[in-house]
Amino acid sequence: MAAHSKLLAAGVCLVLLIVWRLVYLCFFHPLAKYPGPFIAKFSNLYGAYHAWRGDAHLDMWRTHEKYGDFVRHMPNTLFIRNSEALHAIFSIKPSVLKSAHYRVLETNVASTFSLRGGHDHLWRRRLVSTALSEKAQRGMDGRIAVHVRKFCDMVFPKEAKVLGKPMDMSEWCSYLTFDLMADLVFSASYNLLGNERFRYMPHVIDKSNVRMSVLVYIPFIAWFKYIDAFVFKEASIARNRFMRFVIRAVRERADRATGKWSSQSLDPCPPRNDIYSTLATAKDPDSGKSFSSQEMVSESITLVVAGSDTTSTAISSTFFYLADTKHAYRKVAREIREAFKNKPFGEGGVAWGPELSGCAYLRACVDEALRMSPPNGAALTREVMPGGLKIGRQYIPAGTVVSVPVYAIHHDPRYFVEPFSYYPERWLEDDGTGSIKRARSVFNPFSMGIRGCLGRNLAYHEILTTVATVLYFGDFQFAEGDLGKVGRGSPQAQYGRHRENEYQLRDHLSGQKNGPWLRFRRRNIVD
Ligand code: HEM
Repeated sequence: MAAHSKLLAAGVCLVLLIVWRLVYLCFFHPLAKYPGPFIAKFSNLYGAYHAWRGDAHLDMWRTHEKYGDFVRHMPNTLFIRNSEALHAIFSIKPSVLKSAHYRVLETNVASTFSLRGGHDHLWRRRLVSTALSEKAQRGMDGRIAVHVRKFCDMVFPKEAKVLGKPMDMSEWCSYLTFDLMADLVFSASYNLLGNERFRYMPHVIDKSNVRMSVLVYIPFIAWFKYIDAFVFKEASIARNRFMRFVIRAVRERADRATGKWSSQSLDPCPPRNDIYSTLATAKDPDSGKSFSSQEMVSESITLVVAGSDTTSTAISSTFFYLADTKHAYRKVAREIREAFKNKPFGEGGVAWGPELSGCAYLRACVDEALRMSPPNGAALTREVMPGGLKIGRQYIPAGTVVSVPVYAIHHDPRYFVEPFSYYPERWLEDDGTGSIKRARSVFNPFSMGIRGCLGRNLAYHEILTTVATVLYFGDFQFAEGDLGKVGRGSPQAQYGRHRENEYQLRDHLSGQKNGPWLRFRRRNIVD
């Protein structure tokens, strides 16, 4: 056979193979019977495109609105929007593992967050949960209060009753939570609130996450270094910058523990009791395992990233919704000021205690913000293990990737009346039909089960302390004009971003944000 005939034959074979693959995916694949966007039957590029645009959470909501509870969202991925699926997939004894997508999130060594499951994950999770337990939390509350007071000093004008200049909460809340996590994890004081030197850190995390969120769908881009560097130039630079910073921070923390000092340190302050010290000395009682120095790096990175970004989004969004919802603002401010009447607020540095944890309306305001604009609003994907998974009458075969998109289920009218209205009362006043129970059954901003968030308590302490401290010391309102609209939806924006009362996030692994721009006014406190 002549060379060109061989080439032609090879070409025909290739075309036939591709056609067969497309026919298989469309008609014979186990997920072929489920509806979904046409292009998503054939390629992960559909998901990658929305990850890159930062609207994956909205796209998932839109597709569930269009196709119903079961949506094929990628060739081998099924998203399901109901309570039964949520509890079947995200349970304590799951029939699933984290999907292979999570491998992309590994640095050199796996962490509690990135491991797919099994014993390796369990012993790590036990160690990390000791460092973040209620008991450990008590040692952190005073430190949280100190950072929050500093945040207040930055956003409030010095004199009472003077309206301050507009402040971008997406920036200031990120400085606050980064300072907090650096202190709680490494005892480090990078002082983003106080000076500009390290203020690039939240931005490099955001930029790097744009790339990672796309790689989760099409990991092979990372194999082609030149394409990766070309497509994600800024994100790759940001990631390298972030990695250099954190690796150096962890190394310096380890040095400081052994008494080594350097005037060139990122932060030359002495180590205290911190999450690092608990993790470095912890040993799993069952397996006898402890973290190696490499693992300490990857766990520390996870904690700083998982803990700062998400919490700052939750605080910014609570500020947004309160500034936007007058009745909720008045009610929560009254509750906090009453609770701390005659009790000098935060005297001795600690705001946390029975007064604050008793502020039920404040908690409802925070939960409602977490429902409306969940910091992780897209899909936390899981792979079904051998044996399959039963959801209702549907049998999902092993190997299928499944999830329940968080934003989509948080806006499902079967569980939340008027799901696009910010209404904190829904968490406190049952409408006589079991509405609170229904809402609780699908509320999952921290996910749930064996892979649920380990920093949930810490996050609530940070958010509640911040909002309460701010409202105790003064008031806030949106900036005037266009600045006051930053972060809002707009009727001209794409469908899903058209609601003006909704705080808009760009979902790149976790939610990225702009605004709200707020002006603060210190009040005259007469207890
Ligand atoms: C509002 C703030 C927070 C939100 C909304 C949040 C949300 C989540 C979610 C949804 C997951 C599951 C991720 C997945 O399955 O892919 C998760 C896991 C995790 N979170 Fe958080 N998180 C927050 C704050 C924190 C904080 C403050 C820390 C620690 C300091 C933390 C540490 C972790 C860790 C270690 C995991 C992995 C658990 C495991 O896989 O076993 N998070 N978080």
